[in-house]
Amino acid sequence: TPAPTPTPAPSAEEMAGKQFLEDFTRGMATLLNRYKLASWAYASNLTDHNMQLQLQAAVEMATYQKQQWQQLVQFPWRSFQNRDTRRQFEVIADLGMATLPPERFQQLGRLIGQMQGTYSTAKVCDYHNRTKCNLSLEPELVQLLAHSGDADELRHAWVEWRRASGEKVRGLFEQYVAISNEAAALNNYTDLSGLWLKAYETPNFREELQRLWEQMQPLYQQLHAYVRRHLRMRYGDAEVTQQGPIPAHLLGNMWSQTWEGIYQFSKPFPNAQATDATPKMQEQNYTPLRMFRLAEEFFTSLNLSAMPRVFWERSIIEKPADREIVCHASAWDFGDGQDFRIKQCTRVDMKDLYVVHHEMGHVQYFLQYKDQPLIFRRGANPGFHEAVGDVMALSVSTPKHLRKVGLLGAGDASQSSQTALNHLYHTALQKVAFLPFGYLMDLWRWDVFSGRIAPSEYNCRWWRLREEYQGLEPPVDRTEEDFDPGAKYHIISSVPYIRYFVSSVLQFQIHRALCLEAGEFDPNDANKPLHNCDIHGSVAAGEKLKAMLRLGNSRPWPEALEAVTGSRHMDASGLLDYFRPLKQWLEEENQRNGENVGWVPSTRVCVATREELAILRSRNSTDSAFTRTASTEP
Ligand SMILES: C[C@H](N[C@H](C(=O)O)[C@@H]1CCCN1C(=O)[C@@H](N)CC(=O)O)C(=O)N1CCC[C@H]1C(=O)O
Ligand SMILES: [Zn+2]
Repeated sequence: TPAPTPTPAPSAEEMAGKQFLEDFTRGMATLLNRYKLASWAYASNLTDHNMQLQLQAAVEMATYQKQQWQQLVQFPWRSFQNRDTRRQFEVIADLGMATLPPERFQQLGRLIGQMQGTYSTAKVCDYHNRTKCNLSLEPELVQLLAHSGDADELRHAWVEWRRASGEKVRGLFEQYVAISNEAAALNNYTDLSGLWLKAYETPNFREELQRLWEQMQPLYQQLHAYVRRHLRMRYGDAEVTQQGPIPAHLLGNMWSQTWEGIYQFSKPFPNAQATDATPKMQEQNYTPLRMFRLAEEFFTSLNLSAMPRVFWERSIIEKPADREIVCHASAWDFGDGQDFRIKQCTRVDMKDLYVVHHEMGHVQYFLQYKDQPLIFRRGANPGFHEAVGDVMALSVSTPKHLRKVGLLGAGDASQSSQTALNHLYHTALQKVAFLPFGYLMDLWRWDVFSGRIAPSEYNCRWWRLREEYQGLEPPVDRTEEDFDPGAKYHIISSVPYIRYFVSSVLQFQIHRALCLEAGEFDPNDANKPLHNCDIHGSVAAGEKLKAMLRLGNSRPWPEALEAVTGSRHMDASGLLDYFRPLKQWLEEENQRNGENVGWVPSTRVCVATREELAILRSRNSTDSAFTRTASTEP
């Protein structure tokens, strides 16, 4: 047999390139750790002083990256033999915001810091007691949206939150877009959307996403029709029309992005068991710490890593009483391979038990790839990072598992099929309701970055997308003096969002593969449906997942997906298989009730100014023909 052709010895340039990567990584590790610590200090104590220190650390790191970049571009890295060396160069080739001149970079950092500060400290007055004006988003407004049940109070909270957050940052956001696009151009992208999509390394990625959405849209529309009927029954025809979009303030969530808040009064079988762990959690005096320990135990039962001691010492898992912090939950990797934390203003309910698993999924990924070169310590693509915790939560949320951990009663075996449908519906309110929101967030932003959506139409184009994809309408008319996208954390923090849509698809593919591995799901055994699968304790499933997590983004994501599922493609079949029994039930139920699936155009209007709106309303209030039929065109 012929001797294997030896790979040619790496050239002197490639050796120098490898050395450059080691030097760059060593320098970055120190500056990254310092930047993360300063960012944590600001996010966990929102003072101008701390924002200044964070900015300083960010500029130091960016200056170093920019200076190293001059050397980087000298290397002919595309022709290097070693695949890891070549890929590391490829990953850092576009430096992102660090290519900006330092003062522009600093300006960008300050804009984002200010928008985060406004968002995180915004306060709203109580609907019933207008002198009480200290309601924060978390926990007050989040709890109100989920539990109020009073349409007027909900409308008040919805409108006032947007006045106190989004409206205040419209100008800052416009400046943020301009500077971010400058940075994209310095990386040879036409606008920021190109830089953001590079992380997916997928040609025609946007077409792929549209195809996935179209596969899942029928399921969403069935859920939408069913929910609209139950909201109409609860709030009346004046609030919820028969065939129109659903008013956004009634869905139990400030952004209408997940609808688990309306589960109790809309579940398919009211007399069967509700699959909500909240009552038992509160009955048993659960604490945030116990929620975190419960999540950690799920990971260790799969032979994945426990949280390190420093995690328990330095995480913030309850809202402090003595200072303003960024309450929006987040997971942190401090870049030194040892320091990992979560910051979460945890509430004791099932919704936050899901968030605990979501955040701990990020930390598990950090732990599994911590021995990769620094440049590879990322998700296979950002969607993978968002999927890890959610895959665990799919098992935790099953009635079977909740009973196992004492968070659900035994239930009546004769009602098991109704309970199963109640559980499927509960999961759909979180996972299916989310799909159009997870998709449209960056549909709007990509068009803003490209200029297809001009600042003068930011808000009315947002509401066109909200109507087209989610079948929602605002509870009151809107104008371009409002800036509703700015009322959502990721928009003002410059965090891309399509990762959550990608995760919604991937997590069901991964869940299905792990359930097969754990012997918890068998497509040919009606007694082992996918929605009843709980992989808890399956070391075999854990090993499969670990093999993927340890890769970080050292290999193209189709290879990471293949390691777990055997497939190299994202596809909606995992999600559609999971919800098949529910879709069938919803179709029959909507048919039985004569519900129209889909929606007619909204009668809410979106115009340029509040003055124009007042004129429109006054003119039309005399013209009785004007019910709510004005077009939504600006
Ligand atoms: C509650 C959750 N917070 C994010 C997350 O955990 O993704 C935070 C804020 C933005 C990024 N982030 C991180 O923690 C990153 N450091 C993770 C990483 O390392 O990539 C969140 O925003 N979610 C959960 C589901 C939908 C979405 C929402 O609530 O709209
Ligand atoms: Zn996440």
